[in-house]
Amino acid sequence: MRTPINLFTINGFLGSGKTTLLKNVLENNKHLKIGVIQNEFGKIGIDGEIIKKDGLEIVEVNRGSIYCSCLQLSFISALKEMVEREVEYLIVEGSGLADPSNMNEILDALHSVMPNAMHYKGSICLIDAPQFLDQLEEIETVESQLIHSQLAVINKVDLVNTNKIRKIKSVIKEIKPDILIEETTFGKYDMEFLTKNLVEISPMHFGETSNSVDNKPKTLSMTFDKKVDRSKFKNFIDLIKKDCYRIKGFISTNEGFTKIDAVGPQVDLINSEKENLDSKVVFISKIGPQIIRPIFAAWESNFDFEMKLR
Ligand SMILES: Nc1nc2c(ncn2[C@@H]2O[C@H](COP(=O)(O)OP(=O)(O)OP(=O)(O)O)[C@@H](O)[C@H]2O)c(=O)[nH]1
Repeated sequence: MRTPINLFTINGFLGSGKTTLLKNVLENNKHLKIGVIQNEFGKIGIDGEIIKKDGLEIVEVNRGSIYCSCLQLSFISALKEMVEREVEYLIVEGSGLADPSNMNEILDALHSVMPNAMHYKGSICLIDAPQFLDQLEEIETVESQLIHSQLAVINKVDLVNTNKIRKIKSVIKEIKPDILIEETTFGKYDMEFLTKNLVEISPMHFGETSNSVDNKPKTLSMTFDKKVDRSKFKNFIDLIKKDCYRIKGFISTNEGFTKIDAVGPQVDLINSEKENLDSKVVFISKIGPQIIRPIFAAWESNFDFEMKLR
């Protein structure tokens, strides 16, 4: 009989640093056969491009949350596919808006089609140190992600002071007293967690997911085929970032191929290791479809050529 695959999930709100941590896990464990399932709300996947490397076993499940009934079958198929690819470890990166409360239901469904194929070891929840306390007030999913995790990794500690970290830790402990807590910057985290059975330390909770077709946030994808001026693109993002939970993508600019990442007020435009991809940017709207008008207005005030938004 085949040894069960060690299954971990990574959760955490949009932009908290899930892909950054995952990239480190893959780079520091090249000797292990690790498979990845990546889940994004947009039609176009961006995170897959960031971690893709020759030989990496990766399946992307996009256009919604893997915990929503609308994508559960695709999620189970992706899990089955990883069993067929014979990976030793499987890491599932949930979308930043994913509510993993029903993970037990998914494991039961998998177990009924492939008994003992996977051993669920637990969920790691990335905490965005500068944004977490506000996010917790505004968005229910942030608390669900925490309750249904066994290890909380407070990320971006370079952007906050020690008082804030202390406060974050005490709020986390109030919500989930038995959770393990670690701190990090840029997802540089001790990879020892891969050897642990986290659900033994802090047991799983069961519940219903809030992810449904009806409350799916509006996601838009923008493409264009000309080089843009990088500072003008930054102006464009500054005009619309307040209406978006998250903006991310790759763009071709006068200063080279660039990765764009906006989370709350923070906007990062950095040279990309990846090159020659098409320019594509994903927006996750805070204001539903009404975001379309401000995006076009901000674009037209900075650029004199057309882009496509769908
Ligand atoms: N200053 C700072 N920035 C960070 C840190 N970790 C990640 N970032 C940046 O935060 C942005 C979001 O990081 P990601 O790893 O893409 O976050 P994510 O949770 O995968 O995002 P989604 O998949 O959109 O939910 C990127 O620009 C990262 O470079 C950190 O510790 N400090």
